[in-house]
This record gives sequence, structure tokens and C-alpha cells, in this order.
Amino acid sequence: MSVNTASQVALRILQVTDSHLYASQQGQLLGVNTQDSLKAVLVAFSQLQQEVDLMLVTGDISQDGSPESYQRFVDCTASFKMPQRWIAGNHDEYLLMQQLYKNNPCLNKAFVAHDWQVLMLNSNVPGKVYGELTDEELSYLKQQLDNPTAKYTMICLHHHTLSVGCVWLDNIGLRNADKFNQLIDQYDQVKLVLCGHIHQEFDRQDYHARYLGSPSTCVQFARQSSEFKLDNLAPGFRLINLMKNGDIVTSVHRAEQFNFQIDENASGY
Ligand SMILES: Nc1ncnc2c1ncn2[C@@H]1O[C@@H]2COP(=O)(O)O[C@H]2[C@H]1O
Repeated sequence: MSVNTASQVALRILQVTDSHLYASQQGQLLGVNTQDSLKAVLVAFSQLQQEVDLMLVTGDISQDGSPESYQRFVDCTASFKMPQRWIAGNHDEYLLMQQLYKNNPCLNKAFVAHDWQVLMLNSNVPGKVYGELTDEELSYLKQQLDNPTAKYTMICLHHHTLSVGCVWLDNIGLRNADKFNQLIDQYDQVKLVLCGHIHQEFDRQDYHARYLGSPSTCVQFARQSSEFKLDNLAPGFRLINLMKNGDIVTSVHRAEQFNFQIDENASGY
């Protein structure tokens, strides 16, 4: 068994996803105040006393697409000094995000840390719940993979690209996932595909890439459910260490101290 030491880590990441914030700080999703749950998740992260280099925010920052909801995310995370990188989810207003944060590196599409290249793809389709990578986005991906700036690649996008075993969710994943998966299968350097959207823990190895998904910072979806169903697991986050040798060390954590009562009869939102 290999032992990973700090000196072997290329990048330490905190993944925060699907916060679904509202303009109002009273905003609730299916009985959960989404600002309170995000704050509880951030407290749970702080209690671990783990240093990270980056906060990676994999979409659905906002539930209502309001400028105030993005400012709310900025305010909630202001005490954390690590850089942030964001992608848009289906509930986000991507154009608004680009306007609001046009001079902010949080929307940068690519960066390198030691031997890892990280690519941030936009799968948002305005007005739709499902995701899609435009031809332009797929060409960008291919161009980056043809001209790698580091030995290993991690790709982040909001929508999931493999079945997660929930029929209703798989119907609203990445619509052109086949194209995406066929493309990345040709590039051995792709070691990790990270998504949001699925509000549950997910971890699968497929060919050379590992596919990870994470709990939402608000409500959780029940695993292996064919229809929309909530789980009463606590909100959470994922830690990911990208190792210099290409390994990935990751763990999921939850804000177990957070008191909440989900609307168990909810059949959707
Ligand atoms: N009952 C349902 N059946 C299918 N989709 C739903 C249902 N309820 C909500 N949704 C959508 O499914 C999405 C899953 O994650 P989102 O948070 O993006 O937003 C959710 C809603 O837009």
C-alpha cells in the first residue's frame, strides 16, 4: 500500500456543490434553509482543520439566479482565503455570472497545479434542467487534451456523464454524455471527472478515469431511486487530493450537527 505524504500532493481541493441559494436569506428548498445548510457545511469543513488550496464550486450556486444569491455565496465563503473556481449549473444564470465576475478568476476555464491540468466546462443550457456541451465546448476540450499543459487532467462540469442509478436523474444528466465519454476515453491523461447536480455521493472508476460526485450543501437525493426521492442524510462536501503521481485521494464529509427537517412528502421542486 502506498502512503501519501504532504509533499506528494499536487493540489488539495474542497468541493462545494449545489448550494441553491436565494436572494432572500430565508430561502428554503424543500424545508431546508439553504444559507443555513451551506454555513453548517463550511463549519464542518473548518472543524476538520484541513488546509486546502482551492474551493471548487460545481454549480447550482443559486436557486433563483438572482445577483443577490451570488453575493450571498461570496459573503458566506468570505472568511475562507483559498481561491475559488466556479462552474454554472442548470439553476445558475451563466450570462449573469459572467457579467458579475468578469474580472474575477473564479470563472477561469483552465489552470495548472504541478502535474495536473484542471478544465472547467460549462454544461448549462439556458432554461433546461439537463446539461449539454456545445460543439464549441467539446472543441475546446479536445484542443486542451491534444495540447496538455500537464501530465494529468481533471475535468469539472455540473452535469453527470455516467448513470448514477437513479432513472429520473439520469434523464437530466449530460445529454451528449456519449460524445464526451468517447472523447475523453482517447486521452489516458484524463484521470478524474468531477460533477455536481446529483446531490449524492458517487465514485466510479471507468477505464482510466475516476468519476466523482458529491453531496449537496442543502438537500440530498436518495440513491438508487427510480423516481424523485429525498434522503435525510446531512448536507456535505468532498475533499480531494490530487497527488503528484496521478493518484486521487478523496473523502466525503457531512455536517452531522446541522438540524433540519426535510419535506418528506416532496415529489419535486
Ligand atoms: N419530480 C421530479 N422529477 C424530475 N425532475 C425533477 C423533479 N423535481 C425536481 N426536478 C428537477 O430535477 C433537478 C435535479 O437537480 P437540480 O437541483 O438541478 O434541480 C432539480 C429540478 O429542476
